[in-house]
Amino acid sequence: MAAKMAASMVEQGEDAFRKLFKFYKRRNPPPDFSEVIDFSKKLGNETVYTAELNHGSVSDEAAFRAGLQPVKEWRAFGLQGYPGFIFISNPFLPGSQRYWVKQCLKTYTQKPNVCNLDMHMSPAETENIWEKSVGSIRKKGQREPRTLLEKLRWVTLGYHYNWDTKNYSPDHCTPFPEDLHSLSYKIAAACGFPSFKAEAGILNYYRSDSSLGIHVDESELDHTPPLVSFSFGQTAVFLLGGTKRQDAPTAMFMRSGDIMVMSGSSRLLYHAVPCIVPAHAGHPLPSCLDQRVGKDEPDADDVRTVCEKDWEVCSAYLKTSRINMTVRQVLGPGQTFPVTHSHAVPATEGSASGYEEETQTAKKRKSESGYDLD
Ligand SMILES: O=C(O)CCC(=O)C(=O)O
Ligand SMILES: [Fe+2]
Repeated sequence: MAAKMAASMVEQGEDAFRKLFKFYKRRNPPPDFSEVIDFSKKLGNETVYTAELNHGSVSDEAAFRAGLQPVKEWRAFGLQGYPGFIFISNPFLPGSQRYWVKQCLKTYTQKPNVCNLDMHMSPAETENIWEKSVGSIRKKGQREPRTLLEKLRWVTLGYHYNWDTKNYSPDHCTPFPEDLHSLSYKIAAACGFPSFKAEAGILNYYRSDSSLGIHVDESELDHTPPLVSFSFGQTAVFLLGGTKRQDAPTAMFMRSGDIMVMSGSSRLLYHAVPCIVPAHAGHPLPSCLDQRVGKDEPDADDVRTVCEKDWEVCSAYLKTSRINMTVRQVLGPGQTFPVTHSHAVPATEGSASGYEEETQTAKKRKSESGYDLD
């Protein structure tokens, strides 16, 4: 019944994206997820096809060092009607997602990276977010005040995205993490982009009631390189739309370990995350996160084990959260930022930015919470 409703809303055409976004965002009663593509299952769906990857571009050893299975083992898919869109269903080795989760919570939250808490707190207050939160997360009682980790909504890396002007600046750039560059580079190479350079990253931290508004990622100066997106923790519904904001989107689950590559004509498509899917009672964490790195792996150091003490905090956090990392190349080969004058009005002011019209207050809130990530 509800699935029929989803279909008929799309047929009406008029702002089909907004309607489906609301449909999946609804909580009571919960939406019918039966039309959502699930790449983790055997697919008999005519809109999904197997994507060919470049097996020779990443050696098995290089994949192993990033905590990935050999490329020939990856389950990668394309979607009919979305050329350049590639969905890789959890290619991580058992246990190795833990490393990336720990990086997002413990390492990438450190200075000089920037986070939403910096918008209204002093640098001293937002230093060591992990250390300031772990005690309370470990012994979480109902009435404890929310920790900084629980208030975290976004972190930016490399060229720091400016949520107000909606652009990047050469004046606000810090070193991009080497390990994440290496991981993203391998994914991009396997998808046919061997010269990908990770220059900017936006990490989004979702609580169980968070959503991410309809938008296009167009602030990067060159749109030829792909956008590489990684998900960890709770499952989300991801909506992939068209080149127009109203175009009806396709809904798919993004589960822990899944990777999405938006390239070619899919690079500039509208997309959104309307909801985090409630976890199954009794199984608060996806089973792939329960796995530890196999003891008989030849070189355990390289697959980056996370100590049990750290994992205890990460797993408590992830029981009600999802983390997404999107990695972007900002400049094309040899490209530089255009020269701007300090008195000039920012180029994006008043332009079609891909985001909804905002009031000043909403804008302020967005700079604190990301792309309408509430
Ligand atoms: O959380 C996601 O899956 C999407 C994130 C996203 O679209 C973005 O950061 O631009
Ligand atoms: Fe995006």
